[in-house]
Amino acid sequence: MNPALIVALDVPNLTEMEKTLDRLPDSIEWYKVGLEIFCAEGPAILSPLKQRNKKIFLDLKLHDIPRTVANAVKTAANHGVNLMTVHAIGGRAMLEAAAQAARECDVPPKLVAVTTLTSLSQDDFSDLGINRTVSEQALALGDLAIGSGIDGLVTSAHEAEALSQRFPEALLVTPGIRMPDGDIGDQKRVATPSFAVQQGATHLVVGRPIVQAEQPANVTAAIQADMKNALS
Ligand SMILES: O=c1ccn([C@@H]2O[C@H](COP(=O)(O)O)[C@@H](O)[C@H]2O)c(=O)[nH]1
Repeated sequence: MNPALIVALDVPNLTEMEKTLDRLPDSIEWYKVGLEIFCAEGPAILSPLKQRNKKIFLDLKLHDIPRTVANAVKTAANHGVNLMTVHAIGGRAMLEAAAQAARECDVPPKLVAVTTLTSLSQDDFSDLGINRTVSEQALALGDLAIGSGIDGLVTSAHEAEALSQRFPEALLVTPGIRMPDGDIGDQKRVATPSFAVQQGATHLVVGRPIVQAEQPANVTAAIQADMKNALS
């Protein structure tokens, strides 16, 4: 499977989302709906993407008691979501409930568990009381999530190689993607598209570098070319 580019639709409302979609090439198959636009527009925001035959990654990073998360997974699946996030730190019972709920759906969405947000670095771990390295944490939470029946992991590209070796069947979704000269903003663990592909990422998430670009189609083409380079 060739790795997929997912564009994160981090825009404030439906009008801005439609403008963004109109400026991007049809070759983009996947879009990510996150907290910003979902809180603004609710599940209705998914319809225009379905109408354009796009695959939907609903990134709400579910983290709650098992029953609440399981019911949210089922409700989202009814809206035609293809991929969703849960937080691995929700624990085994929550992850198992989410995986079971997905399996019970008529069209089961794939679930991916966030290991460590790409906006965190090793320096943040002491504040959180975590005594592992970022890589150790990714592997430990990977064991927990994949062992609980979750389909894949969200991680930075820097942990992807170790995770792809440990979980060769898992989806590996990597945000924090930047071209070499790109502004990293609030991200801390960033990598280029080609590096992410080389490390075994199956899905690369890109938001601001595309959505806020003056020429989003050109930036998309450059990112797609860099991904392809890594495969050749
Ligand atoms: O660890 C994570 C998990 C999710 N994200 C999401 O990905 C995009 C990245 O946006 P950029 O503008 O390319 O930085 C954003 O929607 C995050 O919510 C992440 O960055 N890191």
